[in-house]
Amino acid sequence: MQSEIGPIALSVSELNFAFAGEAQLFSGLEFNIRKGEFVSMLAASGIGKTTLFRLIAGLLVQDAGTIAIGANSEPAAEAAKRGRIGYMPQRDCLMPWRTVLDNAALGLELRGVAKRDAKRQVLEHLPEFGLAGTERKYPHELSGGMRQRVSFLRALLGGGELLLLDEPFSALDAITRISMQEWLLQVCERHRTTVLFITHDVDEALFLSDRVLVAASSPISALSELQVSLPRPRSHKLALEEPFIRLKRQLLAMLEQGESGRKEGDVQNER
Ligand SMILES: Nc1ncnc2c1ncn2[C@@H]1O[C@H](COP(=O)(O)OP(=O)(O)OP(=O)(O)O)[C@@H](O)[C@H]1O
Repeated sequence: MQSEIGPIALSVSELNFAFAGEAQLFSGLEFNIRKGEFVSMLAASGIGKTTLFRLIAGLLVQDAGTIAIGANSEPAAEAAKRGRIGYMPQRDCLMPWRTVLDNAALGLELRGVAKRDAKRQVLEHLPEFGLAGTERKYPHELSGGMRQRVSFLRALLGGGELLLLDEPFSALDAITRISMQEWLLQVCERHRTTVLFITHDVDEALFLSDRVLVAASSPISALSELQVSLPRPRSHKLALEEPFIRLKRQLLAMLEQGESGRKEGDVQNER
């Protein structure tokens, strides 16, 4: 995927945000993602990762700063309305009363695609997503991995330029998770998707990403960054090899630094 890296897909600049009456979550945050990149974000729980996604997806409004999409720097809230951003929240959020077909078509319908065309597009994609023959099933009839794939298909079809994936595999068992990670990489490479991915799992971040961003302090004002220059296509055997292990050591050191920085910040805040 790194060979596909091109112009800016997402640009966050001078971002400030706090929920009303709560502590600041972002203070002057800056970062960019380039077209075709797979970027993961690792940080402690509760630091504001999901909030950042909700800001990018236009579901919350920042107090200051800009969030812009694509080379034309369209404000993210506008870009989201026009279907340029696909957002897959932590829980799959499938509608229990809608079939697989109707759930997956929703993203396209919200973009104004006629129902019939939306369903045709979904049907074309089902085999690639390991969902052939499930179009008439309801979410409660699917496994956890299948539900995540329907949710991912909805996000992929619903938002062409930037996909925001919030811990999509956290609820899955280890074996399903590994096969979903390999599958996700294949789909993203085929569709040349730009992805911003939240995870708590260091191996997952390294296995999937071109770059890993680490939030080192709260409020988040800067992200430290690790380039993951491992060859593609990748298989899980990579995790046993020296270059992967070296990167893992680096990443763990970055996380530890962030953790001690945060603890110092907490002590200062308490004084
Ligand atoms: N609607 C809200 N109103 C007030 N505070 C909120 C709201 N949503 C989230 N928060 C708070 O904002 C902080 C950041 O939450 P957020 O969900 O973005 O963290 P996170 O880094 O994604 O956590 P996790 O990794 O556990 O999912 C938390 O302290 C949370 O309690």
